[in-house]
Amino acid sequence: MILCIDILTPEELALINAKLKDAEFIDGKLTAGWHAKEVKNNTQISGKSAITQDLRSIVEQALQRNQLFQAAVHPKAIRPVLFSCYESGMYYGYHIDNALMGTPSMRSDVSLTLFLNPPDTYEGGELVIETSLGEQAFKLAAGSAIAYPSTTLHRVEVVKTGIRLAAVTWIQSFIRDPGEREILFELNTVKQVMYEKYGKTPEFDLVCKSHANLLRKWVEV
Ligand SMILES: O=C(O)CCC(=O)C(=O)O
Ligand SMILES: [Fe+2]
Repeated sequence: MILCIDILTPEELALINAKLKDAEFIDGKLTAGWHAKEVKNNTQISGKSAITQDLRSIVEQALQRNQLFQAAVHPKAIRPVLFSCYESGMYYGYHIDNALMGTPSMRSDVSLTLFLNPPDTYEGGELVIETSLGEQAFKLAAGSAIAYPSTTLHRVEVVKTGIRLAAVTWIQSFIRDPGEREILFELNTVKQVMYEKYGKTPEFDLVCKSHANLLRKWVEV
């Protein structure tokens, strides 16, 4: 399942962009796996910089409070967010994200890109994901994120003019299997809608039971 979610408030977005203006960006190859290095051509803020800590906590809090993100992704662990900048001519070619990240290692189940500047201020820079229906390209509004399975090949189209600012991270889910995550997400959506329309009916209770019991069956704790 590929899902686009509004994450940041206008205030958070403005704060992030103000902080990014003072940030120093370094070569993005430093955080890429050995084969992704070959096709990664962007810049990132160093994880050690003081600005990074402030920026990370804004994004992490926004992800924690977002009900749609929580219901779709079931996050168990989230990697420290990386802030990247693609200037004109920069790109990230096709690659697969590392399955294991960090120490102690976590598994990457879901990859997430949060777009930080308006799409009409740069040409190119789409996130292109290879899906069973062919390539799908995404270039979202500032403050919106796309969450997609880490099992997919994906790339960032060359930026032709302007700059592309984004935050990226990876999530280990309590639900490892993307198909199971999708079923739980849909059942949860049905639960919400049924409750809003009809209240706590016996049918609603049955859907709650199926949702809770499937979660119990599939969850990894
Ligand atoms: O910036 C993006 O949209 C994706 C970046 C990416 O694929 C990565 O860092 O592994
Ligand atoms: Fe990637």
